[in-house]
Amino acid sequence: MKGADNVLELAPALNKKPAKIKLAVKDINHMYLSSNGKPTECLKDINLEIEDHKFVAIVGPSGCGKSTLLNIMSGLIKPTTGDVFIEGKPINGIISRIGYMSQSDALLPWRTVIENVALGLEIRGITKAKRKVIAKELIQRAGLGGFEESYPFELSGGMRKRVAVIRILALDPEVLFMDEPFGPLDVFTREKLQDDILKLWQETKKTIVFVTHDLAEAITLADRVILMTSRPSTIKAIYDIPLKRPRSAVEIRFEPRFLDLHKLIWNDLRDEVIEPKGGLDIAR
Ligand SMILES: Nc1ncnc2c1ncn2[C@@H]1O[C@H](COP(=O)(O)OP(=O)(O)OP(=O)(O)O)[C@@H](O)[C@H]1O
Repeated sequence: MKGADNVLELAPALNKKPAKIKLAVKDINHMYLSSNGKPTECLKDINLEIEDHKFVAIVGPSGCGKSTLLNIMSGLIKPTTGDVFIEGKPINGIISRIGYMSQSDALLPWRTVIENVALGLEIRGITKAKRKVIAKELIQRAGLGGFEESYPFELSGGMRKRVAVIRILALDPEVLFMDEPFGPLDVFTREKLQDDILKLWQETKKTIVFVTHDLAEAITLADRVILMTSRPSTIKAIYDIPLKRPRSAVEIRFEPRFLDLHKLIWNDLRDEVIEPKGGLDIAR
């Protein structure tokens, strides 16, 4: 009888489908050669699997290779050795299933908001009427209604970031790579944009890989935080962030579990970010 009970207890676990691996990084090593021919060993033995629909944040000390890893994962640069796979297929170069947002918003100053948002669709050959409909809807959803005909210089920093995000979303990528997208903004604008990203993930459940130097931002947004060591950079630890969703960027920071996670990861991060000169290089 006890055996039968055990079978019943196990049944839900057995029936549960294993999570689909969206991205796999296998045996990545990366070396840069400086202009004088001196090598910089950047990434060492990186292996990583990212499940579909997960939000993953990468943190680590400045200059450890976070952007390099993101650029390799998104196909922007080829690693010295190793491979990246999307659903088991190797990524060689830039593919349309992937969206990438860099530290700068990269809006075209001579184009209006709606023209910027529609840019990728235009490159893909979508008709003018259709791109207008898609761009307008995204602009409304981003709370930018009324600014369709404005130029980037007429927008605040936060608004520009929102335009940059929806320009990528217009192409409906399966995986979104974001490299410190909110870096230079003030704390209130960052929190607002973090809420936008939380909402975006809640609505679309896209796989997101997000690089940040801000540990609190990583815990606020992610399901999983990857901690990298200083150079040559390896993966030091991976933490699950079991905070319930939907989340609020402002509220979540007062939750005791958030503070516990922050303390736990910060303790591991501290050794990596204290530079020989003694300077701290990460936002707590
Ligand atoms: N194109 C390049 N040529 C030579 N060296 C490079 C190049 N790009 C990056 N590096 C070096 O590789 C290392 C990792 O750089 P990377 O930008 O990936 O780090 P990061 O962790 O994203 O840094 P940060 O947090 O400061 O943005 C640094 O030492 C950097 O100087």
